[in-house]
Amino acid sequence: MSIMKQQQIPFTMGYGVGHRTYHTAVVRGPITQNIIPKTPVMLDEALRAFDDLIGSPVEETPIALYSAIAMTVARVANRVYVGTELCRNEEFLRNATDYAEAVVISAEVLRNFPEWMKGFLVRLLPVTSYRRQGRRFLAPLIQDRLDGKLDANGEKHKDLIQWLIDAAPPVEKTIPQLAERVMALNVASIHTTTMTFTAALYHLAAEPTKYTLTLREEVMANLEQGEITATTLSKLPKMESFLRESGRFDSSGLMSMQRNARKEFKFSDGTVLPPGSKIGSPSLFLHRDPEVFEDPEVFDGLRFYQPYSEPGTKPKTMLNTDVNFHLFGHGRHPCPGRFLAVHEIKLMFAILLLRYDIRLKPGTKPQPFYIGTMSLPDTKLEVLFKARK
Ligand code: HEM
Repeated sequence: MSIMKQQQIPFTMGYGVGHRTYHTAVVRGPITQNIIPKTPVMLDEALRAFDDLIGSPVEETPIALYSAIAMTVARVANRVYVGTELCRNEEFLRNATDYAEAVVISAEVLRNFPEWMKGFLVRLLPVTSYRRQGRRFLAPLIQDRLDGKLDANGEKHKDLIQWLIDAAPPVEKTIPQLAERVMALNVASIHTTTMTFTAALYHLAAEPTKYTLTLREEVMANLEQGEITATTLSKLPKMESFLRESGRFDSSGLMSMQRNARKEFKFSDGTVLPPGSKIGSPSLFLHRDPEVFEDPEVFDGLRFYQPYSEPGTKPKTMLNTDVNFHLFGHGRHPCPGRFLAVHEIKLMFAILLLRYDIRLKPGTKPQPFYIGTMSLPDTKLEVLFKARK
């Protein structure tokens, strides 16, 4: 599979992560199964993060959106992965977010060298020191678990470290290997979720009068005893539409789902890929196909909206991959973390709608940028936040 090659995973994230991919089963299994039970702690962490990062500005105040969301996503995900102590440790979070960037950059460098040199070279790149740092933070927690330490109720811990230990083959049940795996799942989670959510928020900030009230009212109508719960998040068809539309509109790289043909491959229509060929899906064209989408170049937040009460309808959400929606891939190996990612995004979105009015600074607009085949959202833009009374 090409993501291995593209990110040079055995070198940048560790041999085990590259060659023994049991973490995918952990994402599909315990991580996904625990999304609903973990919603209250995710909510608690997101509220605390927004208190710390945005606060309650009485006047409109500029906030660097990408970094505020990245830090919140890192906190919320790590509350589930490693618990309260580390998820609020700024140094650990900074290291985890910087590690993700270092993986991409190191992969760019390593791809230019022959295989036999990469193991040596990678030791000189920052990615190795980020990984070592991550291990330093995680080692005491992992050691406790390997020693069989239980939680305050005398039960097995319910977090990523424990789920990994339960699923790991014997050779992987060591501190360095487990730490590598936690760090790798941070790489898979943080910037992906941040980019996706930030892109959606820019649309809200660009057209606040069009969308804020309607999305806010939907959340308010579904609160339970004044609180956002997992049930609230399951009843937001307008928000679902808005997020799917942003996934369609903004996930506009030239090539997603990249694959390498290791041997000759024949498609059912007779097309043959010779060994060594690279292919990918042209998401920009699929997501903006005028045969499929009316006015594809226009962002229409309610494009996919259908009330859940309409009989016989099952509106497509961000979670439904299809031929013209490749944000999470499509086919046999769609992203297994998408259920967690979308839940986190909806949770953060609901909180922000209830707490703040958000708009672009007059005269500014996000400038997406492009690296190779990837399209990335603006990571520097400041957006105006004002606390609601
Ligand atoms: C909005 C956020 C996310 C986006 C847009 C995203 C997107 C993707 C894409 C496009 C793929 C490759 C699919 C393919 O090539 O067919 C992928 C794979 C993967 N993602 Fe995500 N992802 C996100 C969040 C997450 C999270 C939160 C996790 C972990 C909890 C995660 C774990 C993974 C893993 C383990 C794979 C590799 C799966 C395999 O090899 O079969 N992702 N993701």
